[in-house]
Amino acid sequence: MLEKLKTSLINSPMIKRGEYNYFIHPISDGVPSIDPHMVEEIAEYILQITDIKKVDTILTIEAMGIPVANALSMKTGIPLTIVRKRPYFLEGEVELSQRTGYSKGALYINGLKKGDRVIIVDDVISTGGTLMALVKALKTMGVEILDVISVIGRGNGYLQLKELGVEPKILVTIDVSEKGVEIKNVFGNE
Ligand SMILES: O=P(O)(O)OC[C@H]1O[C@H](OP(=O)(O)OP(=O)(O)O)[C@H](O)[C@@H]1O
Ligand code: HPA
Repeated sequence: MLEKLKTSLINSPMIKRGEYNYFIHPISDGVPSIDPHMVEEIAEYILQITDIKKVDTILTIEAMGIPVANALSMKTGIPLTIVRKRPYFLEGEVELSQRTGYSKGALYINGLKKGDRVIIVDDVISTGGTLMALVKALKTMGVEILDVISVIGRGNGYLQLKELGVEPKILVTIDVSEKGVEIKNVFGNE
């Protein structure tokens, strides 16, 4: 189960971004190259754990949510919507603030309306800052969130989402220390 993902995570290098232990992995960084078989493995797994039939659009966040979300879109024929890091000034554009463990900036939602049913797919959840801001904005817009799926999870940041009534599905939970990456859990194995 998710063997390619788990093996590659264990072998991920780690760098410091300030105080933050940042692991480098193809799915979260595009570095080194992304193995399409690993993306396929992840997309297949996600399709087993979410009710894709009800979904109007697969929602992801620039940049590194895109490879997996796009694979899901290609496999299902369901459109892909990307939350961008730059504005387009279109009518109805919604701006939100993103803060991670090592960066902050703005995100912009376009192309969604009240009543749309989405799943959110992202590569990593860490502090939870990005998904908290996105989920809050979508709720204000009246967008229905059917599932929140993160390929990789680290730390307790995901717990904050429960306060918003969202229980993210995290495929592989890891611990990142000075020594490197350790696998803590695989979704479905709890
Ligand atoms: O839970 P958090 O602490 O908010 O971290 C998770 C976010 O960090 C990464 O995005 P980043 O802004 O680094 O952009 P990238 O996808 O362009 O690398 C990742 O893709 C998530 O969106
Ligand atoms: O440690 C990390 N590595 C890659 N992407 C990330 N997004 C949040 N934390 C990380």
